[in-house]
Formats: sequence, structure tokens, C-alpha cells
Amino acid sequence: MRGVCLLFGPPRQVCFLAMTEPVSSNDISAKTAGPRGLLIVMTGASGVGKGTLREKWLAGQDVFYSTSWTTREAREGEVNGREYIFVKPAEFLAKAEQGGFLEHAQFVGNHYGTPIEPIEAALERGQDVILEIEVEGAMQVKSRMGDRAILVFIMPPSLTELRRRLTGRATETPERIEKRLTRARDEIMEAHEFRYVVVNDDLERAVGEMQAMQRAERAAQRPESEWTPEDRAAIELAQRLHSRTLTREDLLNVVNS
Ligand SMILES: Nc1ncnc2c1ncn2[C@@H]1O[C@H](COP(=O)(O)OP(=O)(O)OP(=O)(O)O)[C@@H](O)[C@H]1O
Ligand SMILES: Nc1nc2c(ncn2[C@@H]2O[C@H](COP(=O)(O)O)[C@@H](O)[C@H]2O)c(=O)[nH]1
Repeated sequence: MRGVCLLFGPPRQVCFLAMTEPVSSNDISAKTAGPRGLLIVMTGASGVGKGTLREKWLAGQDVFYSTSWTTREAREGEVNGREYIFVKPAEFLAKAEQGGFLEHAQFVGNHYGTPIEPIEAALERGQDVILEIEVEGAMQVKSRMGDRAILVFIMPPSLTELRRRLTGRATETPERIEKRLTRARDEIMEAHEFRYVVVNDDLERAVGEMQAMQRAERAAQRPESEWTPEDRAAIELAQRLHSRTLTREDLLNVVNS
């Protein structure tokens, strides 16, 4: 059912489906009243350009970007509370134990997690909430939130280009780059699990696609009679980004190139 209403049916149906899903007592969207923001999750391999794309896409927008917790060491230039909240493993695990994360996962030897509380508050304010996380965590958001989370997989043009970007960023040792690339192969093969797939080859085009996807999702919350020509154009573009157009062969082509 995921994404079907946006693409084929009346927009109200999206809300109806969302409300008829079982809602657990700690489901963050269950507490949201009135108009609320979109929960948009960017996922994809390390080094594909999620952060670069996100900064350009969100420039000038009043959205809430979720600052993750991590147990990894801060890189040179990273500031606690800006790139991440850097914590020791014991503190991270205690928060996880208390149910303080919307999702959390281990990635190449470190823990990463999305603190749940600020997200709930932002959605209640009606702000769009943006997560930028790896694939295992994105799958957790998908199973917890269902259609209420808009999941976007950012695809590299090839594994060779992904290696070039990770190497060029110069934040990892060669050994850690190899570990990230090994994980990337598995992550790319999961791309069909997410609603949209945006290929980050040309950055400007990819930014335009993120904008169109966001506009289409906002339009889908309103009656069709209120859609502008720009909304309709965005919806048409968003349809082309839908992951149902992906084949296993497409994914293998990226992983093997
Ligand atoms: N479209 C693009 N074309 C060429 N280089 C790009 C493109 N997008 C991003 N890059 C470069 O790729 C490198 C990795 O980008 P970035 O740090 O944004 O990736 P990321 O997916 O956020 O990584 P991580 O998941 O590890 O945080 C950077 O050096 C960035 O400048
Ligand atoms: N599951 C989660 N993954 C996260 C979170 N915050 C960041 N990430 C992802 O981890 C990898 C590695 O990040 P790096 O900063 O060490 O390069 C990358 O894919 C991030 O997107 C999170 O809260 N949860």
C-alpha cells in the first residue's frame, strides 16, 4: 500500500490509511494533533552524498533536522551538538534501554541513534522533520511508522564513484573505507524497500528531485482540487522516483560497477 495513494488515489486516502493502521502507545505520530510536518528519512550508503544533498535541499527551509547520538569519535572540525551528540557507549546504551531512540543501529563498530523526543515536538509544531541515517535504522523507522514516514534512498551512480567520494572526503582510514564499502553493497540491494530512490550523480538534479518529492508529499495531504500546476508537476516527477520502477538488475549494476 506504501505510496499508492499519493500516486493513484485521492489524497485524503493517505490520511485514512495512516489512521487505520494499528497505533502503539509510544507511537510518536499518534500524539500529533492538527496539521503536522512530514517525517522524511534520507538513507543510503556512507559517502553517497546524503549530507551534501541535504544541506543544499534544505537551505532556507524552516525544517527540523534531527541531530543523532553517536559513540564514534568526533572528526576534526565536528562540534558536539551540531554534527552529532557524541556520547560514550554506556550513555548510549542506557538511552536505548529507556526507549529514548526512534531507531538506533550499529554501523562499522559504533552506535548511532535518533533521539525520539525532539522529533515528536517538531511534528507537533507542524515542522517537517528530516533524518539522515543508515539503512538498518531506516528500516526500523519504516516498520515503526509505516506510511507515515517518507523514506528516500540516495543511490550512488556506481560503487567506483562511491569509493572515490569516500576516499576524497579523507575522513576514514583505508581499512574503514573498505568496511563502509562492504556494508554499502548490502545497503544498495535494499533500495527497493524505500518509497523513493534519488540517484546522486548530478547534485543539482538530485536537489531538484528532493524538492519535488517534498512538494508532492505535501500536496498529497490536501484535496486534489487545491493542487497548483507546480504541485502536479512535482507529483509527476515524484512518480518517476518511486522505487517500484527499480529492478534487481538495476541494483546489481550499481553494486558491480
Ligand atoms: N553529486 C556529487 N558529485 C560528486 N561528489 C559528491 C556529490 N555529492 C557529494 N559528493 C562528495 O562526496 C563526499 C561524501 O559526501 P557526504 O559527506 O555528503 O556523504 P554522506 O552520505 O553524508 O556520508 P556519511 O553517510 O558517511 O555521513 C563529499 O566529499 C562530497 O563533497
Ligand atoms: N541508524 C542511524 N544511522 C545514522 C544516524 N546518524 C547518522 N547515521 C549514519 O551512520 C553512517 C555513518 O556516519 P558517519 O558520520 O560516521 O560517516 C552514515 O550512513 C550516517 O548517515 C542515526 O541516528 N541512526
